[in-house]
Amino acid sequence: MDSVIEDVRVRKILDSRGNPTVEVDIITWNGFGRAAAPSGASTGSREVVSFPEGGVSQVITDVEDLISSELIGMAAEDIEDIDEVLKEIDGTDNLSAIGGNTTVAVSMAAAKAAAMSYNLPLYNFLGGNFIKEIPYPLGNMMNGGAHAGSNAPDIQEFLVVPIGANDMVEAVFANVEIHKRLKELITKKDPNFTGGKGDEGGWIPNITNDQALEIQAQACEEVGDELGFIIKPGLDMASSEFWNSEEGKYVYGQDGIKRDIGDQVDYVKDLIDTYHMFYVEDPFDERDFEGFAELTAKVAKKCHICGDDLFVTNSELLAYGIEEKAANAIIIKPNQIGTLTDTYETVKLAKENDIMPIVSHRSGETCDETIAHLAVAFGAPMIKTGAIGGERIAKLNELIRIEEEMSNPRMANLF
Ligand SMILES: O=C(O)[C@@H](CO)OP(=O)(O)O
Ligand SMILES: [Mg+2]
Repeated sequence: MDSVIEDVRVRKILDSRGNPTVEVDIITWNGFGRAAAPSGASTGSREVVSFPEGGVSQVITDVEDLISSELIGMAAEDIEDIDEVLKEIDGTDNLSAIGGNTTVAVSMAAAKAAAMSYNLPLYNFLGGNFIKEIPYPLGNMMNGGAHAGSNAPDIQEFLVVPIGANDMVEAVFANVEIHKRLKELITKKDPNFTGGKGDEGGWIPNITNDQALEIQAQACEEVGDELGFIIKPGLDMASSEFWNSEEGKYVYGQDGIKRDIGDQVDYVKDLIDTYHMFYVEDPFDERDFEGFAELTAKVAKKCHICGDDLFVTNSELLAYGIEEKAANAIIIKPNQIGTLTDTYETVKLAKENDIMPIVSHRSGETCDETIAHLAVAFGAPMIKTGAIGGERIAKLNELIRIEEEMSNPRMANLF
């Protein structure tokens, strides 16, 4: 066993919103792994708890020693055993004692240390040698909702995916071309636009949802024509954020419109038809499996209906969603469930049931590049990780390097 753990170090670092998060180093006798945990703003209510009550500081004062005393001497490659030990140390169902962000950073750092101990890149160590597919980048172009200020659209994320790109370099540069084009198109609608950006680097326009949808589609067409391949629009509606359970309505504050569940089904279906949406995430509240199922039945052939807050990377919720035929795609965020083992469990279940797994960043990120490797190792056809900004390009540029390193890489199959 080359990967025996000799030391575990936990430190407090900054995330992209300026909030504290944890970074973990795991040292083996001939390897080293470092990973940091991200944080969400529009979190699902059934995610594991990010940090114990005392926050990151408590992790440093109380938890670091507990973890290192258990992990030192274990093999970093025994990821399942490490994850089990972390859950035992925590002892709760939702990781609230030591925090899911703590466990996920340890879990990912251990996997990276194991990979280095065997002199392999992480994607190869976890995924094996037959892994050849590069995920398409689902890039964030404009921000609203919880990732922006007031006056922005209610829809949280206006996304694009360059489904016709031939390689990763072509794909990421197509996305930034759209990002640039959108700045021009926003300025035409709002001459006072200052170029402000949201948490994930998308523009924050002071325009209505409909206006944003229009220019998103226009930018995809124009840039797609110029580059000579198809770029499709997508959305993360993050609908739980504007669902009013007392009224039983989705409240679109920017447009001054309220929609009940039936109206919401019709509205989203209409958006998919009108704008040829390739992807719609969380079109309903996180508890509304029925609304999801109704929409999925209507549009699954042409659009990926994806559950993020709905499933929170939890295999039990996904199993229920499969029974209910709620969605045909799932967002995979390791810190929603707290360990790599549980993340993989959910990915496996998704793939066995033809549900597309999409590995994703959080709105609060660090320059950690681990999810780029996870997306490749898990065979995820898409990765959602922004388009610009240091903490976003850390993942995209890593995918460019991975593609260069592979012997016969090919873009993933999206259909
Ligand atoms: O809703 C989402 O999908 C994410 C990332 O884009 O946001 P957050 O990390 O705030 O949950
Ligand atoms: Mg989401």
